[in-house]
Amino acid sequence: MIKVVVSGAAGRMGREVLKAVWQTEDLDLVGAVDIRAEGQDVGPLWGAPEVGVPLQADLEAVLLETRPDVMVDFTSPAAVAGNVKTALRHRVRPVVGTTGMGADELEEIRSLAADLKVGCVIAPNFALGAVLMIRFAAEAARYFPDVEIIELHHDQKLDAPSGTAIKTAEAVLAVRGDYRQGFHGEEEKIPGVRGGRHAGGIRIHSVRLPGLVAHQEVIFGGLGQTLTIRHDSISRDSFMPGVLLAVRRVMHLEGVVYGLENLIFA
Ligand SMILES: NC(=O)C1=CN([C@@H]2O[C@H](COP(=O)(O)OP(=O)(O)OC[C@H]3O[C@@H](n4cnc5c(N)ncnc54)[C@H](OP(=O)(O)O)[C@@H]3O)[C@@H](O)[C@H]2O)C=CC1
Ligand SMILES: O=C(O)C1=N[C@H](C(=O)O)C[C@H](O)C1
Repeated sequence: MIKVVVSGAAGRMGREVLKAVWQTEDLDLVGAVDIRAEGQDVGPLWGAPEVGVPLQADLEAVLLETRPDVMVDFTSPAAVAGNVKTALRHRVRPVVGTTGMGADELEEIRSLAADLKVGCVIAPNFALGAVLMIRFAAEAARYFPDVEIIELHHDQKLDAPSGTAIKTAEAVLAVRGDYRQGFHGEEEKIPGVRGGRHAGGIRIHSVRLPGLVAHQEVIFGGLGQTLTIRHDSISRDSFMPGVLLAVRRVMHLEGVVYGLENLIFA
């Protein structure tokens, strides 16, 4: 059995992860951490009766008490790096879905995990369809270097652009290199109307609305044609097979794997 602690357990993703871990035979839900609603049993969070696992606020105390193999983190951009470093120092393997981490924080975590020889998976998107969307976008960029990204999410999302959009831009840039896109004499009559520019010049547009879950269009333009690659997560259980895959695979890793594609396609 793989012993799992869920961090951010009371959140939208945390509740799905609790349920998925609880329902999976080879995984043992041993702890749940969240700064919300300390003390309550986690079962009612996903509509189950009491399961005997309380929500606790102090991650380090939970790690010391439960000695898990893996910590799954879906918290916030402000909390994630600290949580991951705490887990690594306790030799607990992080599986991280939280987005919005800075590049310097990611580098620090890479070197800490490598030094300690502890496995860690960080994936901006755990949905198989999203991983394929990014792969197909990289393939399309070989023939259509002109591209813009529109990502659409629920209106409670803290970070913009999404981690998925950044990962998509990075994948396209790795293919098209320093290609310069578009007409550079344009004027924005409303500031920001042309979206944000990722390094390398790819424009990303972030839409936030109630009713949305997680969606993205990658639109390529060429001579007399466009190509659109779109992915929709219409519910959060879309992320669970990827999370469970990462929990099992991280047990056999040393250091950081960044991106689910490295577990699926490698
Ligand atoms: N990689 C992927 O496939 C996916 C990634 N995500 C990412 O996951 C993250 C969480 O998303 P979502 O579940 O919607 O967000 P929520 O705000 O619903 O959940 C986050 C939870 O973490 C809690 N929290 C905040 N800080 C801490 C901390 N230091 N320790 C423990 N708990 C903490 C929050 O409490 P409070 O509200 O009181 O702050 C909240 O209950 C986001 O970064 C999102 O982008 C989401 C979906 C898929
Ligand atoms: O906040 C979300 O909901 C999501 N966040 C991730 C991101 O920023 O890419 C993954 C998915 O898009 C859902």
